[in-house]
Parts: sequence; structure tokens; C-alpha cells
Amino acid sequence: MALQTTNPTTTESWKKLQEHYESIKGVQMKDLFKEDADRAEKFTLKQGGYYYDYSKNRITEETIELLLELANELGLSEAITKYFEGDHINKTEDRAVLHTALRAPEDAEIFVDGINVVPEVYEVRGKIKDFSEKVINGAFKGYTGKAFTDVVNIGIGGSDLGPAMVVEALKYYKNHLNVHFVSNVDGDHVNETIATLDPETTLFVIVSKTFTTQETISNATTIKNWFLKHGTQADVAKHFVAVSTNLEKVSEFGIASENVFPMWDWVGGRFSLWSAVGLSISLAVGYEHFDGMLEGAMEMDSHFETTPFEENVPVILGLLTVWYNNFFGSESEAIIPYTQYLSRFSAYLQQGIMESNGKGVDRAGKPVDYQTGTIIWGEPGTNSQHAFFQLIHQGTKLIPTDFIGYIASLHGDTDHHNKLMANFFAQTEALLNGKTKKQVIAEFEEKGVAKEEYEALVNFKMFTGNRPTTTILGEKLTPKSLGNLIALYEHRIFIQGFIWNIFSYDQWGVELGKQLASGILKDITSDEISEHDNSTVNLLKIFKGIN
Ligand SMILES: O=P(O)(O)OC[C@H]1O[C@](O)(CO)[C@@H](O)[C@@H]1O
Repeated sequence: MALQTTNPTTTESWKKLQEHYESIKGVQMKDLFKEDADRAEKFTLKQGGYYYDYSKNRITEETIELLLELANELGLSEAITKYFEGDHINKTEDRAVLHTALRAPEDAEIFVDGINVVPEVYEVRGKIKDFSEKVINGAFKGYTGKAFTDVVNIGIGGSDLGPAMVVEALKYYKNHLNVHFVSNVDGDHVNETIATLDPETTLFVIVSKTFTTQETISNATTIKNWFLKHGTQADVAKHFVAVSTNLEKVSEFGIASENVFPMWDWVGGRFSLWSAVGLSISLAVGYEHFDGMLEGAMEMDSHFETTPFEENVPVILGLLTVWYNNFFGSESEAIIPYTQYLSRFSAYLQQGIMESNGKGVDRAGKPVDYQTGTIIWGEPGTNSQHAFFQLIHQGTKLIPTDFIGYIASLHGDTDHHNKLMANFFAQTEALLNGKTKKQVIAEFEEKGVAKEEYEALVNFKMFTGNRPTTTILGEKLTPKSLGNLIALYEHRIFIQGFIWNIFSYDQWGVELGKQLASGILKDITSDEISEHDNSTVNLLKIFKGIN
């Protein structure tokens, strides 16, 4: 099958969407609600224990029809098949993209270059299970015979953000092991972390797909040297394990082959928490919960693969991003979880979404002349309300926002949960309806404020409303529902990259900085400063104390 390289803006459906946008851009969502008593029902999907209410978006049924027409015109169905079947859709690295294989059922058959990868996946899953159980129940001990109390995940990017986000998200389900994360090459990070740890009872998990990442190898080396001040070289085998595709480099580092958890080049770093990269998740909450998360993701995979597009959650939500990004000119999207457990969720998705779709060259290798990847940001509600919601409500930018909340709280504190969720619902209502001049004046008058006193304030207190939100309301935050939610965003990334005609699964944009840093490190550590622009040379001189 030939590679689909159509510029989406040249399609018939794009032209129709452009015309439709012109006719709808001034429409008020609150009027659409008045006109259609069933609007909420019409635009709510239910999947995997979540309600997805996208009715508070600037859309009509025609918008969805046209967006689906665009997806069909570009051949979305075939693209989904290729994605799930292990085609090398990561063309620039010539790799399959199969994070879905990591959570596929045991009897599934998924071929990469003629080899069914599912048995290998289950073999590694078995190893993760076995190892986690032994560490948790104390059968696997440190070099002085003590059971482990702490685990340090050493990794960065996809080898850190996913596990760190999930360990925090599933804190409610955690066991006695305290899991720490060291990522930054800044020595303060690693030194602050080890300062609190006992080498006799700490297990180190070095996670690096390539095992060449400067940050990870530096942190792992610092930690190993610190460890060797206490234990011996032979004790390293009891305290260090690695997750990587690069078995040679792992062995050079001194890690025994039985302590290596393999992964595969068909798993992208930012999609890898389902692989052995998730070992620290399994250690923190136990393999059963890790497995529960995979099950939730598998449920979303099957929904995405088999559900007609008009009821397909990743398809609909992915297309909504295209609608705002390319027709309304929205540059960013906020993701606001109303649960403290998901406090790292937006940071995690920043890598997932921005590293995937922050591309300016299309699948034919030509610069694009339309907008692609959105800027992702967010913090948990209600903290975000007291920080940046001012801009979302009254600023000049249109920021489509996902609100994620749960019906049941984990701690069962109804008082707190009711207050939290009252804010959750209130915000989307406020963003929808805003507050008119009439309403502002009526409020002043109700309070008996004289006209000459309030007149100058009216404009400041008005809210335009008509600001789009999508409400994702789940039953309860569990390993399974978390897995389902993460997989939803993964598939949204696919949808968007597909429509924008870009390759979502490479990340060449991170290379240049890495390359220059290695040259600059030589400038810093030697007497010479090589050729750079004048600003960089000046700054290096200041840093090195050269006048
Ligand atoms: O797991 P590795 O190979 O250390 O890479 C870490 C991260 O570095 C990147 O390659 C680029 O920042 C990410 O895509 C990846 O998740």
C-alpha cells in the first residue's frame, strides 16, 4: 500500500470545513444548547467507565460529519489497520509502532517483520511479574541481606515521565516500597535523592532505550560510584537492573545479563510505560495493578480499532483538536485533571503530544504550510483555577480545555470531593455561558450598588463565554481506568498526526541541542573555546571566568 501523503488542506472536505467554519465561527454554544434539548446526549460518548461529553464545543452535527468526511477522504481506516498490524509507519526510522502489542491478549498474533512479537512480550511481562513479586515480598534482598525499602528509577523523557506519572497517579494502590525518580543531569537532582537513601536497601532501575542518553548514563554512573563506596563490584548485581534495547551497552556498564529487562525498537520512548519501562510502576503498586493498567489500555485499543468513527472516542476527540488548531487558530490545549493523583498527567502528555506532533515537514518530506502539533499545558484543578484560569476565561486566546474528573473519590471524603467536583462542573459551565453585561448590571443592582459606582467596572466583570471544553468524567481512578485514559491520548496523537500528514513517531527535533551540547562540553572542560556565534562565546567566557 502506498504511503498516504495528501496535504489535508487540498482535500474537498477541508474546503467544506473552511466554509462551514465561516458560517459557524460567530455562533454561540449557549444558543445551540437552547435550540437542541438533546445536545448533551447527542455529543456524549461512553467508553471504558468514562463519559466523554464534548457538547460544550463549538460544533454542530454538520461539523462532526465534515471532520469525519475529512478522515475518510484521507483514508483513516487503512491507516489504523497499518498502525495495529505493525507496518513500519515510523518511516524515518524504519520501524513499526506497536505499543498496542504490549497490552494485546496473550493469544493475539502481531507480526513485526514476519515474527509474532506477542510471545516475547509475555515473556518479559512474566519476568517483570516475577521480579516485582520477589522485591515486594522481600525474597530478593540487598547485599547485606536486608529487604528493599526504596527504588530509584534512573531515566529521562519517556524513560521517566510515564512511570513517574503513573506511580503518582496510582499512589493510592502503592505498597511499602518508596519509588524515587532521578532524571535531570543537574547533579542536584541525583545528590538530593541519594542523600536520603540507604545503599543496603535501595534498588536502582536504569531505564534507557538506547543506553546512550547523557543524563541517564551520568546519573547512573554517579549512583554506582556512590554505591561502590558502600558495597563491592559483586554487590552491584543485587542492586542494579536495567531496561534497554541496547544489551551491549548495558553489559559495558557492568550489569549482569539476568538483570536486564529487554524492550524493542518498535516501542517509542514516549509510549513505553507499558513495557519493562514500567518496571518501577510494577514495583510500586504490584504486578496485578500494572496488569490492570494494561487491561484498561487494551480495552481502549479495541474500542479504537473496531468502533465506527462517529462513536469512536479517540477519533472524535482527535478531530476536535484539528478543528480548533486549523480552523479557529488555537495554538494550545489545556488538560486539567480534577484529581491530585493526576498531577503529572499534563507534563507526561507534553512529551507524548509535543514530541510526536511538533513537526514541520510532511510525509512527503516537504515543509507544511498549515499548523500542526498543539502546545499542551495544564495543572490539576482546583490549583489551576487560582493560577491561570483568568486567561482561559477572559484572555484573548481560545484554549480548548479537557476537564478530567471522577465520580467516586478514592479516599471517600465526600465533603472534599463534592467541593472539588462542584468546581469541576462550574468551570465548564462558566466557560460555556460566560456572563453578559445585563447579568453583571443585575448583580450590582441586586446588591444596591449605585450606577455611577459600578458603571466603569461592568466591562471588566463580563465573560464572553463560548470557550470550548470537553468533559471526561470517569467512574473511579483505578489502574484499569488510568490505562484506558492514557491509551485514549495515545490514539488521539495518532489521529492528529495522520490528518496533518506528518510522522508522529520520530523525534529528530531533539537531536541538534544534544549534538551541540557535546561540543560545548569540550569547550567548558578544555582551555579552548571553539567557533560559535558571538553571544555563545561571550557567555562561555563569563561561565569560565575568562575576561
Ligand atoms: O530511553 P532513552 O534512550 O534514554 O531516551 C530518553 C528520551 O530521549 C528522547 O529520545 C529524546 O529526548 C526521548 O524520545 C526519549 O524518551
